[in-house]
Amino acid sequence: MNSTHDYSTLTCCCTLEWLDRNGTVKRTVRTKTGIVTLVRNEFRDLFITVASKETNQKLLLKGVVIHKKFASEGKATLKFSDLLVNLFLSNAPPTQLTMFLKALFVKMTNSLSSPKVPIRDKLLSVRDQSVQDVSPLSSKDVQRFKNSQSSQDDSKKRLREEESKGSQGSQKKICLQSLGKLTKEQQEVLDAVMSGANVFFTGSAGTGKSFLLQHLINSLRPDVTCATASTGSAACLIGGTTLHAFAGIGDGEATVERCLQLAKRPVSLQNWRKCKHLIIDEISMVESSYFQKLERIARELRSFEKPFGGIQLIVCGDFLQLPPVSKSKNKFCFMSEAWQSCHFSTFYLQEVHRQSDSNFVSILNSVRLGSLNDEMVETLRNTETQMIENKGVLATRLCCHTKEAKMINDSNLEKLSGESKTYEAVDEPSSASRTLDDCTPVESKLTLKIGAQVMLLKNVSVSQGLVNGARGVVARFEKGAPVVEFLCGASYTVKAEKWPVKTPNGGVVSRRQLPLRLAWAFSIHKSQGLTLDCVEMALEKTFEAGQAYVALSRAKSLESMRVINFNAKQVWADQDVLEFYRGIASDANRRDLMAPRKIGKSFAPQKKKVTKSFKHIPLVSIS
Ligand SMILES: Nc1ncnc2c1ncn2[C@@H]1O[C@H](COP(=O)(O)OP(=O)(O)OP(=O)(O)O)[C@@H](O)[C@H]1O
Ligand SMILES: [Mg+2]
Repeated sequence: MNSTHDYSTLTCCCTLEWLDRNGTVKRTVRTKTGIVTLVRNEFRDLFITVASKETNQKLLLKGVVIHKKFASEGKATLKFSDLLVNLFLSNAPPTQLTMFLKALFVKMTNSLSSPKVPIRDKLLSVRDQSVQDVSPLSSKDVQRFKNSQSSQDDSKKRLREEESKGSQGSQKKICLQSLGKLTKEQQEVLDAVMSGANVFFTGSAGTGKSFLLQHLINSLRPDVTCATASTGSAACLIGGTTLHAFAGIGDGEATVERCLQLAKRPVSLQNWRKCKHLIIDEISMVESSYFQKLERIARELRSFEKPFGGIQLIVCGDFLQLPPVSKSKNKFCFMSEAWQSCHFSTFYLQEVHRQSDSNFVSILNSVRLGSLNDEMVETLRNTETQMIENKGVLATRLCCHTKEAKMINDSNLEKLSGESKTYEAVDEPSSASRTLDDCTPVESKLTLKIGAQVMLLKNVSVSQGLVNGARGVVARFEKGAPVVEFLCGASYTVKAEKWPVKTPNGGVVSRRQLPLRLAWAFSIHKSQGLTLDCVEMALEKTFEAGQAYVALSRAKSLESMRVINFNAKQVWADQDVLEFYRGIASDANRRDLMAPRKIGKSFAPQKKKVTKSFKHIPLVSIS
């Protein structure tokens, strides 16, 4: 994708089918890398060309039906009913495909309202039959398209007539609103990724790291892009799988030789060989020795001596959030040789999107660095007596241990009188249940009663506030389905939703379940990556650096949370991580906003290597 947003060309897998009048396929041509381009001739007729080693076709865009239902998976079909040709596009970067289809649809619609050159003039023309690329989609094009869509003018009717031979789907308006827009700093990361560099981007909680990852995933070819995260819940948020499931070396505790044997099993071997872009979210929880082993395995299995066997690494996370589960002194993956060998282009996102109150953002940034002043401590303490409950929705308790959270949910559900209803997930295939337990946020069995505190786990209607993380309470059951009253004011009869999960070997397994989870309590570890509506926490039992920061930064505002028995000692940052971030800052020869600290320890970031790849000022606080 280039920065001028010229979406008139697409590279993807193309299958062309020529049909006879009865719809029987006469000939098929398939190409793995076809260049599909939107062009026009001197009479302004639109065509699609498909160019590859195997074929070179030019198809007139007339009587075309567009099936775009699976565009988000990189697939679409164009049916040229006048020419009796079908063009199947697959394995396209989803964002590019969506934008290509939009450009196609807008240009087609606009061309219908343009004056036509009479056929006689065309036949008599002495000009050659050359074509040229269409101009990139301009705001003028889009405005003209929107006008023609809203006013029921002739062009729209004619387009409908042209498309009426096709299915209902083709008549749907193509929505011109794309996914949420990237900010400038996020766009810079996307550009670096598209240039092929290994990229590490970091930033405090809520700076849109996972949001940006979703854009990156949609911009890369699906068949060679492996989207992973260090934990199942983080993987769910980006629609990927766990890094462990991808790598196929278990917990990585075995020797390199044994890990290699494990990774050579057919499924893992195939993953490693076909992967060109490896994405890892919540990198802070990936253990150094595990990362080191992955690098070695990738090189061996791909028989290529470049770091990670030439795979492009795109990693993100915040090392000042949860650390890896490890007792090792050098537990963070940035301490490994493998990390150094990747020569990451490093970016530091600074704009916080989760919270809008600048005072709260600056308190969170100080919590992140483990250095709160008295005023900040006081502000957090003052939240203890706040009433944040509303409309029957109680605050979600964030617990330091998973067991504690489970106990709170079970006992509160038990206490409710009234009939309980249990919803069993439908897993396809049923043998994938364990993977689906790990990689979807929904449980295989969900028990609810009237009065149960719940959280929504899907974006059902963003405009109504029915988004992932929205808090509510079960008000009643209607025809067996729970009706939930949400804090945002909406009442919603919850329907089962589907969670497709890509397996590392390219297949898809799925779970259908109600998008709800009991929400009296969550563990802090399970809440990582989430944005929560109404939270309460007691942080006395925190046992990891960054744990209190993760808990506090889930809240959207100071007014929507309550901290019980807060004490500045509950907040601390890992010194190695602070040093790592400080190292990046000084390497970049930029202003470092952290107070200098003297740390006597063996690890020192390899400054020269980081300097080379450094791209952004690593500010560690926000003014
Ligand atoms: N460019 C953007 N435009 C609109 N909303 C955004 C943008 N970037 C992020 N957001 C929103 O901000 C919120 C936080 O984003 P996200 O969860 O990606 O942050 P994060 O950096 O991954 O946080 P964490 O470190 O806690 O995992 C989300 O609701 C997300 O949709
Ligand atoms: Mg995230």
